Amino acid sequence: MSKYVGAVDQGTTSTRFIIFDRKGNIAGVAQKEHKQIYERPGWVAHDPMEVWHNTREVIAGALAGSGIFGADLAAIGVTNQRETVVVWDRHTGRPFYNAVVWQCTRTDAMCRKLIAQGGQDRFRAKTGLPVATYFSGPKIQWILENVPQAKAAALKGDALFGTMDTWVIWNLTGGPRGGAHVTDVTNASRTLLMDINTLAWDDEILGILQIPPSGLPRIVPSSDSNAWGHTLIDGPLGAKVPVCGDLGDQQAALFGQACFEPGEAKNTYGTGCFLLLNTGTTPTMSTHGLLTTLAYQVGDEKPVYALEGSIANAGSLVQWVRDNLGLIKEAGDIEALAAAVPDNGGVYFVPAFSGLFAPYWRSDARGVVAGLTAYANKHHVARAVLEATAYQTGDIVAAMNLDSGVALTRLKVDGGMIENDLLMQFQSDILNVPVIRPRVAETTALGAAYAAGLAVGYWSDMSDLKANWEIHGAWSPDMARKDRDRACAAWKKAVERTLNWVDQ
Ligand SMILES: Nc1ncnc2c1ncn2[C@@H]1O[C@H](COP(=O)(O)OP(=O)(O)O)[C@@H](O)[C@H]1O
Ligand SMILES: O=P(O)(O)OC[C@H](O)CO
Repeated sequence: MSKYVGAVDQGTTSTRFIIFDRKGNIAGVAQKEHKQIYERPGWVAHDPMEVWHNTREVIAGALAGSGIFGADLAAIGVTNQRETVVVWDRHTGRPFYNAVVWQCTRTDAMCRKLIAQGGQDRFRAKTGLPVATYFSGPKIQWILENVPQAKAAALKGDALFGTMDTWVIWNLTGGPRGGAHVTDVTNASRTLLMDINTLAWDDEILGILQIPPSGLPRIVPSSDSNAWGHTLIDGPLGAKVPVCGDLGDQQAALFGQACFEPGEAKNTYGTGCFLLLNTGTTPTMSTHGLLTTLAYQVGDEKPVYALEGSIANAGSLVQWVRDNLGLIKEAGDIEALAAAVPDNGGVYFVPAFSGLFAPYWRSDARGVVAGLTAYANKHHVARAVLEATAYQTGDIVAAMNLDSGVALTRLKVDGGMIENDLLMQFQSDILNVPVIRPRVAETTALGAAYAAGLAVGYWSDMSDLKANWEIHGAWSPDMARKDRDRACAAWKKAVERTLNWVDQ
């Protein structure tokens, strides 16, 4: 019986490979960052070959560092930054262009045209999503319209399209030598191309965006006992291991946090911030600016849906304070800077660097620091920076309550920013519910490992996974209602100041 399960976590800034045991403990890990390519303001790209080489390296590194052999792994799962797309040559495996990243706004004009023709919610009933630069479909369309070789290959059926899960799985399972061309339902639900009711690509939308279906991957369950392919003996694992788990990273975190019951939610605090609420086996449509998305599908069971609130800038604002203002040396230093004052001194920071995501979806918004007086200092600004993440999360929770009727009783949290006690306490104060941190905080990779391990019987069912989830820390609300109401009202005024900034 194999002793471990492995997961590739292909994120926005880095790629990790983590090896888990049956309890969900980490037995081996390696991580490598890749370049962020900024060709123009608002554009973000990655080099897909660099990402694939890093994937190979971290797999080999985690195995070597832990003394575990590829043959000791029962299965491999993949999780990934969602919406980011690659278009490549099925014969050579060479990408025709850089990966266009989820944060990239290069499709702004295309999206505005789509909105002008049919409204921002023209595809919402089918896809659960508004038209926005965030999603994959227009990014594929952009590559096909702007890279002549990609277009020519697509017309001949020689081009393959995919999100990062698809790119990694195809390469892991052989690439041009018969690699599996698949994506799971959660990743497909972020493309603006899949009908979330039928779980099939939608011909009408493909026609409007002029995307040839021949290049699209097969849509599969997130955990699939029919493995899509195997790693190669001459690959980084040095063994034939089934690849049978695939989830977008935010859905993987929901799975890794064992949010299997309707009404359970998690928030992941990383570069951005993503709050997902399990809403059960029928999609809940949002009328308050949230996304309806696939949460997961296990084998041939009914798919489970989620409502999602996506925040574009959370930890990235802390990085900005570090890199662009030079107020801190490391992200973690922000806590001491902020803790030097008892409150924000009336300062509010809305990081609408490339517009606002949920629940506003305003590409014309830009960042503001509001409420400045001569009294304010760098400590108040640092506090406002941390509070921005908590307030944005508060906006999402309020929208979720209106859309689903669910009043959260607690929030499970994960991601890099949860190291910050001041932020987590403030989050609990603003939401007025306990905020809970699990024992294994690497929930994203864990979720993908769970999906793969379930598929091969390494874990027998979801109750095994639930049993692994344990509380490691908690923050309880400690703010008077009138203070919370006053603070949230000031935040709302600051958000209004960001709107209508860019002339469109
Ligand atoms: N102690 C901290 N306080 C505030 N922000 C932090 C802290 N530690 C890390 N961060 C922020 O968290 C982010 C990294 O978290 P991570 O979950 O690794 O993100 P991602 O998976 O999106 O790359 C960075 O943007 C960083 O600025
Ligand atoms: O790679 P992360 O953790 O920044 O996550 C990115 C999200 O999946 C974007 O939707």
